[in-house]
Amino acid sequence: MIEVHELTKKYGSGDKTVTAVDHVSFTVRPGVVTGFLGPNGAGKSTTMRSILGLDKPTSGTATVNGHLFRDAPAPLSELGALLEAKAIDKGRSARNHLLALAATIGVGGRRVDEVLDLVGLTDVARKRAGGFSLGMGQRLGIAGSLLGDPQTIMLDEPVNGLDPDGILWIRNLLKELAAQGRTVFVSSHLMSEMQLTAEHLIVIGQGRIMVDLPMADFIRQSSQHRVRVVTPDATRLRDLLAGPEVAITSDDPQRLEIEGASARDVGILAAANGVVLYELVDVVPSLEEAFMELTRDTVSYHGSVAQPERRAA
Ligand SMILES: Nc1ncnc2c1ncn2[C@@H]1O[C@H](COP(=O)(O)OP(=O)(O)OP(=O)(O)O)[C@@H](O)[C@H]1O
Repeated sequence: MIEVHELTKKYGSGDKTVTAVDHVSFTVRPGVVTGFLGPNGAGKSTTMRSILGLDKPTSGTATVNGHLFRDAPAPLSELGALLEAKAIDKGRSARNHLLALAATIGVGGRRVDEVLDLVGLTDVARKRAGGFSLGMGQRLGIAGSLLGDPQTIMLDEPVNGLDPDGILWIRNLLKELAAQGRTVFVSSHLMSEMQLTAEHLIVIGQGRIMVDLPMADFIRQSSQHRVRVVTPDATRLRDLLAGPEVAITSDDPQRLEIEGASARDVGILAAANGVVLYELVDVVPSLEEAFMELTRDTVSYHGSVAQPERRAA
């Protein structure tokens, strides 16, 4: 479990002070993947670095299993982290790199082989890590974070630059680790990926927490939720649905997009009035749509989230 309480981190001093994280509080619980979402510069890395004790908070606390990470008796068994592509000795083989890391935490070669297998690097374990692709390097970094069999895993932008296979692999790995009852905390600015991976969502913007909700609840509460109907009786159905809570748009004589009524309501009303439906679809908004709605009024923030999503090639 990760607990962040009233965390504030300022860099610099005087006129040049930057408040990277501003009174941030949240809890990351075991058993689900928690996604940490925010645009570039929102404060994700600073928060994660503070959890690891790499940045000293200006005020507030960040604890892992109830204590500061640096006070943990066996830190790497408690929290495995991958913050950015780690500096590795490029001349070393993947296995030797992990063996060196393992030695620092009193873990043996058997565990090294286990994590190599877990991340799918067994076949290249004796190859020079310097020749690894970005995806293989990322797998090696994750192998390192799992060496101590940690209860909590924290990864900063792990899918950046990965190909679709690598992205799918990380998604499944994170879900599996969570299903084993571990605490999994993962940051990203790729919303479509986050929607597929995380069950819980924490959104940070300009150093402040904007959302801390189960993913499904956040998406459900968006007003972008609508019902699409295709019917030869569109005009009649439109009249039947009319009401102060209901907004209807149409870009085709037979199609209606309805906000303010559920698919169930529409289906029941249509059946009760003998309106034939060719199609009745609950249109669930994407995380991106829900997120854009949330940030619509935050002008300076809006500028940075309105960028098209960067997708891995
Ligand atoms: N060492 C530092 N010195 C000065 N300012 C910093 C430092 N580290 C981060 N910042 C600033 O703090 C803010 C938050 O940065 P942070 O790296 O935590 O954001 P982020 O959400 O991780 O963004 P990214 O996705 O770009 O990594 C930014 O304005 C950044 O420029």
